[in-house]
Amino acid sequence: MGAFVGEQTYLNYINGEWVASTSGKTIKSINPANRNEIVGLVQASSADDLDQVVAAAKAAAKAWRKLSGSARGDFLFKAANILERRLDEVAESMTREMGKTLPEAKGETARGVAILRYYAGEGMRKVGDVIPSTDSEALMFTTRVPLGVVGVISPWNFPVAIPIWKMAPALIYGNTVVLKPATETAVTAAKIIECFAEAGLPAGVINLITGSGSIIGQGLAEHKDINGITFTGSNQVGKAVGQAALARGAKYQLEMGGKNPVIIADDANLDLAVDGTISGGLKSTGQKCTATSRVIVMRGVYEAFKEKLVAKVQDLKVGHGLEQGTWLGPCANENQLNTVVSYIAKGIEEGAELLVGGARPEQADLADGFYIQPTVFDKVTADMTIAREEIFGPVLALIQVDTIEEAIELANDSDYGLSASIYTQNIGNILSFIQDMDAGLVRINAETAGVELQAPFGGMKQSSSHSREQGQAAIEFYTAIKTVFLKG
Ligand SMILES: NC(=O)C1=CN([C@@H]2O[C@H](COP(=O)(O)OP(=O)(O)OC[C@H]3O[C@@H](n4cnc5c(N)ncnc54)[C@H](O)[C@@H]3O)[C@@H](O)[C@H]2O)C=CC1
Ligand SMILES: O=C(O)CCC(=O)C(=O)O
Repeated sequence: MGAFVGEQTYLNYINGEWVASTSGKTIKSINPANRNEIVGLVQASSADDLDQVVAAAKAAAKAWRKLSGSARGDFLFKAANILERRLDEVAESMTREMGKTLPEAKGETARGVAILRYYAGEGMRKVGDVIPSTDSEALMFTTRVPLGVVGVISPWNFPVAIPIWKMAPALIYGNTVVLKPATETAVTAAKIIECFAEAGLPAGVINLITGSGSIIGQGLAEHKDINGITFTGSNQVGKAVGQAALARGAKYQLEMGGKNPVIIADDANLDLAVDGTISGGLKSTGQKCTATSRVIVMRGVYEAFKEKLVAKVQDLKVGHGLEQGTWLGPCANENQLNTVVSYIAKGIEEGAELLVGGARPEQADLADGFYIQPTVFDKVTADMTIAREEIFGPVLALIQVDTIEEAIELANDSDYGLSASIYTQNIGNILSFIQDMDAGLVRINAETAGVELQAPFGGMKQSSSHSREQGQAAIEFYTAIKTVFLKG
């Protein structure tokens, strides 16, 4: 049996079987481009289901960790090939569930395939160091061991890439996994898990449980048999997850918000800067933790930059993500739309000047979707709510400054520190930015969004739990170091 039964109903995957929740209840995953279209019904799982899924993952942990890294890698290579074969179908499911355009969804699914292959290869790489002992007859070295069972709580904005960049390293380093995806994208998550199931991973090594954040998400964070928990999502929930894990001594990793700045210097290539600001701020309808939100522009180029930016934003086509030519899909859910609308209202109320957008599109064929026009505000000041809080929508706030020093100071005036970029040709500006910008990802003459799977990713300040995901950095979370002292 596959993940899908009867009328669009998707099941949990527990101990190698697709099963319904003991609650007998399901939750709708709807299309944000048309609220009347149900993409699938997913299980509204209960605390009993959670106990079962964690028990299955725990029972499978010992045999899985005993396999060689290369044997575990073979399973990931197989899952990558299957996902690649199903790329179009998975991408379409993503677009229908959360609205991002089909080309973006395809790109993300291809990224999922690449992440799986990258971590499959990690199974053959070194996991420790030899360290000289003070005893000349001893051998001292480090090795690494898996944590045990890892709980993965994932959001809806990257329905393929985020679960995979958490599950693939967890698995390759010898952990078993329980995935709890966001309900908005739980159908896409079921399709990913089908790829692992088809790849033949032993029963219990990878598991899927869907349901509410407060029952299943929080339940995972609090479960005594979950040894590590990795989360991406909102700041508020992330902190609660971290606190629950800390309270029982489990390891945790949190990736949360951003309020990412781009600085446009006087000597910037303005066309490049405009394109990078639009792509970084508005792609995926602004729903990336790395999205550009604050646009800090030096006085000398302010008017010219603004004019070019507004001209291009006005022409962006809002529409259904599956339709060719659409540049910007809907917000992923109604709450998200309401949040964006309320931030736009707040911006106006606090005195920012609306340059473009700011309203829901008027076309009749978009009336049933969670659409909002791409929006640009002028005359934003650092104390305004739209310059301080994460909006997670297609809203850009323009702020004028006189010097690079002022720009970097303003860029750092935030509770967050995930990503930041600067457009400039001046090496002095670039060096100051690299040194002084408090962000986990700093990009020069490139947009704030778009992380590379082989490089560490994570934020400073309140953007993350100060850990890093992806690339070889992932080993730090998914394993514990053991120092071995050996003497004959
Ligand atoms: N950093 C990022 O990539 C993301 C940031 N966000 C931010 O969060 C805001 C709200 O979006 P939401 O979807 O409501 O995010 P959220 O933080 O509520 O959801 C993320 C994940 O956490 C789960 N969850 C919810 N409540 C939980 C709880 N009490 N304990 C454990 N897990 C729980 C959800 O089911 C989902 O799987 C957005 O407007 C945006 O600002 C949202 C998604 C991704
Ligand atoms: O910019 C990217 O590619 C990744 C963004 C991300 O990790 C997120 O929005 O959660």
